[in-house]
Amino acid sequence: MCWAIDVGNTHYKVGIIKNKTVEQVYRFRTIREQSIDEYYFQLRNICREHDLLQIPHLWIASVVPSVNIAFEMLGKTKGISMTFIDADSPFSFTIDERIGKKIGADILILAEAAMAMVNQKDVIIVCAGTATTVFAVVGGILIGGAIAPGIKGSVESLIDNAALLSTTYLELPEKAIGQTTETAMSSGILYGFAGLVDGLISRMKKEIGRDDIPVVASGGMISKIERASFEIDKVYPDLGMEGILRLIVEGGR
Ligand SMILES: Nc1ncnc2c1ncn2[C@@H]1O[C@H](COP(=O)(O)OP(=O)(O)O)[C@@H](O)[C@H]1O
Ligand SMILES: CC(C)(COP(=O)(O)O)[C@@H](O)C(=O)NCCC(=O)O
Repeated sequence: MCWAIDVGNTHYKVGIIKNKTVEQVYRFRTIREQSIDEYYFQLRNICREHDLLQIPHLWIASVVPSVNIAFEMLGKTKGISMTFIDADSPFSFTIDERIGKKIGADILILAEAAMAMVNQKDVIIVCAGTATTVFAVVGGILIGGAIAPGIKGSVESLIDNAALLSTTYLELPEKAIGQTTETAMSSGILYGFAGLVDGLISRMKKEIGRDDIPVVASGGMISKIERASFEIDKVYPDLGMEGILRLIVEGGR
């Protein structure tokens, strides 16, 4: 037994890995100033749920350096063993040397899972989380991608800057032409982000020279734009977790 921890900028997810599958995923807010004790008690609560006496080995893919520091301290003070996933981990793809090692661990684990899901060496991966990312693996090489603002952050910024707009429940309207402020906002944001993602994908397909490259997607906000996208082939809600699992089980290349 071990746990997979996917630390994003909004949430960190703890996946319980048992019998080579992700049995359950818990979501916690990523709070940069959260104390080591708070992390400890969150993890201890999961232990209690699963009748475990101690926190098992942790596999951590994080894009939040302050969380890494907290986990490292946790390891030292509480004797918890852990492995941090980074560009040197044994993935089943290689990373284009021009990218170097400065690439988010979240992108790496998504790429690992995405290649396995499509069973191909070519795949485009979309993630709608704090940021909206679109990355490409071609011939088993992670060649790069695009980082755009996230859906939630964009909505918050719009509301903060437009005096008459307020928080709206975002639901995909039937038509792009909204006739109330709420449906117009939902349209602009959801069809707008779907268009952003589709536009990036079609440009990437042209650059790669392969129109039928499979496109998989994930991220906490993906369910909001999935139906509005013409380019996304399949959504896997826990793709990041699957990527960590593959790394643990297969040990990569
Ligand atoms: N089960 C859930 N509980 C709370 N928020 C969720 C859940 N599923 C999706 N979300 C949404 O997902 C967003 C975070 O997406 P996520 O992919 O986890 O981002 P990140 O990896 O950048 O932390 C949140 O803004 C939240 O609105
Ligand atoms: C693009 C991201 C912000 C996406 O983060 P997320 O939406 O998953 O929280 C993250 O992958 C990142 O911080 N990348 C940059 C990595 C670096 O320059 O080291």
